[in-house]
Formats: sequence, C-alpha cells, structure tokens
Amino acid sequence: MTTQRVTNGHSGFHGDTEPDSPSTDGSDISDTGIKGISNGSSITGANQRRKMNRKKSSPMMPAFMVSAPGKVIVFGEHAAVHGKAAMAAAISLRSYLLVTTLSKSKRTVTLRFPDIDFNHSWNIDNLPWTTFQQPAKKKYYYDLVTDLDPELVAAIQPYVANVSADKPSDIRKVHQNSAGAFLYMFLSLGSQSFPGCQYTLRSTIPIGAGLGSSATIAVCMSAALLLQLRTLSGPHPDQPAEEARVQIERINRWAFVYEMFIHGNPSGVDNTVSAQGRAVVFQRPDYSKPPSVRPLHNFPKLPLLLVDTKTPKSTAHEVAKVGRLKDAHPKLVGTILDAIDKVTNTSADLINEDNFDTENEESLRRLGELMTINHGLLVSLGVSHPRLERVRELVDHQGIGWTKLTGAGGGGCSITLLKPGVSRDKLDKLEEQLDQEGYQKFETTLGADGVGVLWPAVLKNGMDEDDEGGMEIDLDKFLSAEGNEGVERLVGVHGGKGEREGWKFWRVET
Ligand SMILES: Nc1ncnc2c1ncn2[C@@H]1O[C@H](COP(=O)(O)OP(=O)(O)O)[C@@H](O)[C@H]1O
Ligand SMILES: C[C@@](O)(CCOP(=O)(O)O)CC(=O)O
Repeated sequence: MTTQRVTNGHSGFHGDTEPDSPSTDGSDISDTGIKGISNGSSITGANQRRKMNRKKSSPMMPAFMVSAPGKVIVFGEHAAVHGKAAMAAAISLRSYLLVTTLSKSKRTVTLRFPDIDFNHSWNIDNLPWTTFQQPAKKKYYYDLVTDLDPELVAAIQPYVANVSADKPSDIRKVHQNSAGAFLYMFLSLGSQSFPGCQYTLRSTIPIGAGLGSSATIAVCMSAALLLQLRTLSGPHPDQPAEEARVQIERINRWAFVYEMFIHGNPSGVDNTVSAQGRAVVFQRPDYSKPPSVRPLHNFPKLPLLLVDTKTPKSTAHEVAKVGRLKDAHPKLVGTILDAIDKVTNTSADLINEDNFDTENEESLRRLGELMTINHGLLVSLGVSHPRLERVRELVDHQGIGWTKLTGAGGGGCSITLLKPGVSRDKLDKLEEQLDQEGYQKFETTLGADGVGVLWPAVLKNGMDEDDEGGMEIDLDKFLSAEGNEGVERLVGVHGGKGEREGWKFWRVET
C-alpha cells in the first residue's frame, strides 16, 4: 500500500494519511472538539501574505480523558493464544487515562501511574526518533504490527534502563515494562514535533487478577495517542457502525503492540474486547492477519459471581507454561486446545439459540456444564491454583452453580454461574466463607461499553457547576480521588447513576 504523509498544521505534529481509507483525516472529530480551530477573520494584501507565511498557530489541546473496560473471559483462555476461539465480555470496572498537553516550551513526556507508584519523564527531543523513523522501520497508525522489532526494542533500552532504579527489582521490572511498552508505541506513532504531555492513569480493575488490567491500559494509551495525532474519527452518536468499527480496529492494533511488550505472547483477546466492549467471540488463527471478531449481540445478563483469589499471578508466566507443555506434548496438548475450542463454539451456539433464557434452568445448566468442562481442561493444562480449586469446592459442595477460572489462572479470578433459585441463605453462607478465607467478591455487569472518550475533560453531573459549563477534571482532582469509589464518582463512565453526560463511545452495533 502506498502512503502519503501530511502535516495537519494545527499543533505541529503530524498524522500520516492512508489514501484509500475512509475518514482518516480526523474531520469527523469536530463534535468532540478535536478538529483544529480557524478564526474566520478577513485579512488583505501584505498583511494576508505575512499571515500566510507565518506558521499556523498551535492552539493547545484541552485536557481529555479516555477510558477502557476490563473483561472476563467466559470461555477459551490460553486456547486463544494458540489460534482457538475465545468468548469474552467487557465488565463495568475500567481504567481512566487523563491526557494533559503541556505548554510549548516544555519538551517532556511523562507517565504517571499512581496505582503502581510509577512516575517517569523523558525529554522528547532526546528520544531515539531517527531509529524509529528509518524508512524500513517506520510504522503508520493503520499498520498491523504483529512482532516487536528487536532493533527498535534495543533502541529504547537506554531510556528504560534508568526507570525506577531505586525500586526493588520486581517493581522495577513492572515499571520498566510499562515504560518500554509506552515508548515503543509513542516512538512508532509520534514524531519529534509531538507536544510535551502527561499521561495519568487510574484504574478500578484489580491488577494481575485475570480481568485484563494491562489490556485496558494498552487500549487507553493507543486511543489517546491516535486521538492526539488526529487519526481517528468520532466518536459521535450518529457515527455509522462500520466507521466506528474501523476506528476501534485501529485502536486495537496498537493496543496489541503495547500488550506484546507487557505479556510477550498475547492472543489479543483482552485488548479486543476492551476496545470494542459488549461481548465477542475472538479468534486469531493467523498472527499475520487481524483476528476474527464476532460480536455477540444480545449477550445474556448471566447471573455471575466473580471472585478474586487475591493471589497475584503473571499472565506472561502462565502463557509460557502452557507453551512449554505444548512443546513437550504437542499432540496431547493440541487435543486439549481443540476441546476448549469446541466448548467455546458450542457455548456461542447455545447463547445464540432463540430459546436460550437466563431464567431457564435447562439453559443455565447446559452453559454451566460447559464452564465445568472448560475449567477441567484448564486444570489439565496446569494453570489452576489451590485457591481457585477451593472456590470450586465450596460452590460445588453447596450446589450453588458452575465455576471456572477466568483469565490466565495461576491465581487471579474465578467466575461462577449461579443456578436459578439458589436461596439467599446459601449465597450468604458462601460469601461469608469466602470472606473469611480472604477472597474478594466483585459486583460487576457484563457487556459494558468499550473504549470511551471525554473531550474535553469536563463532566456534567447534574450539580450547580453545570450552569458554568460543567466540572473540569484537573490533574489534582484526578490524583486525589479516593479509591475506586472516588475515581468513579469523579470521572466514572456511569457514575453510579446511569450514563454521564460527556463520555462518548465508538459503537459497532447497528
Ligand atoms: N492500574 C494500573 N496502573 C498501571 N499499570 C497497570 C495497572 N493495572 C495493570 N497494569 C499493568 O498491567 C500488568 C498486569 O497485567 P496482567 O499480568 O496481564 O494482569 P491482568 O490479568 O490484570 O491483565 C501490570 O504488571 C502493569 O504493567
Ligand atoms: C491467558 C490468556 O488467554 C488471557 C489472559 O488474561 P489476563 O491477562 O489474565 O487478564 C492470554 C491471552 O489470550 O493473551
């Protein structure tokens, strides 16, 4: 494909236009305020020439936010890494990223992740732009990148090596991974004329619990950078579904790059469902091509109990473990992965049946049995954990429902599909027992919105300040919001009281 480069003239940093694609110039973004401002005043003669020769002014972007949901994998984790189908649904827990553009004289880019006590700045002009801009290396916002380039990874090492040097090695590693993932994406998409800015992230998703926390950051970062480069159109309420899908796919492509840095070998299911929202059947049989993503319209409101073992795990570690088992027993493990694929597809068919009904015992029983089978297959891959097995034991013993691990396993979370008509008394007992044993229960709904944008970072909350244009979310307010509740009250997509005015989403359903 030929590429044509354009400078947008607004802020001095460029977008790269893909000529044969629809709506790539950002012109549709006007109703989010992202489009550049023209002053419309009339000027004549020499005055006009002088004005024309002068570099266009660079209005500073307002602070804006992006947000992306966590997910549960209902069926097919691990198998997804090996090209099999997985079913996943977005949850109401989310990450929120505040993007603040600095004044022109400030040439730094800062990552501020208070949840993991990480804060680091780089001088934009010192970064290895020339390596990333070489014609053979240069990537564009619409490119599909399926491997990290070792030369580019090596080029950012010096900028990662000094990150959190004073921190213990396990924490330093997490910080350096975040730094590396960000720099790789920033240098691939941006250019040296990028404005100084700060990316501040807060999340309501437990970290490393199998709910896709890293993917939400990947999606937020990708959406933020692509918006700053004016390469996305929308989101706006009247946007055609197909156009929205294209924007989501672009965000998702770069989110995958970020995930590759954090995980090593991700399937892409987490970032895909986080970007798109709702529920999907995902499959990536060929890594050199985009995955197949089948939205599950009308995903049922399943009565699910989500339990966090509070045992941290590493996705990279669990994925590598399954990879080694497959290398050692290719046929056997291949058969297990095929069986998981069958379970996922059977479940998708079941859910799509006209008479599937979440109030109906038979419907839930069939789905629940598929969950039990999937869990058993994951156990045989070696990715369960005694704390996960304990949840299963307690639920099975009380006859409350069907349980499987969700996400990478090795700790993290389980999901239990509750049997219809289970008494409140039984449920209370189970919850009390889990509580005593140090588990945490999560209330969340499945099928949440995907990536969302609040542009500018101003909310209307039905309070007095709405009369003066709403409440601006500044950095101090964002940083000092207390806990998950504070963050959700301040910026929450739903704010506990239905949809907030201001947040917009790319929606793929018609
Ligand atoms: N709130 C957060 N702030 C910053 N980084 C985060 C946050 N949540 C997750 N991460 C990143 O994601 C990694 C955890 O990802 P992973 O092991 O895949 O767990 P999960 O199952 O939650 O996705 C962390 O090590 C960190 O790099
Ligand atoms: C195990 C896996 O299938 C899902 C990982 O989920 P999580 O990182 O535990 O949220 C890995 C992947 O698909 O990339």
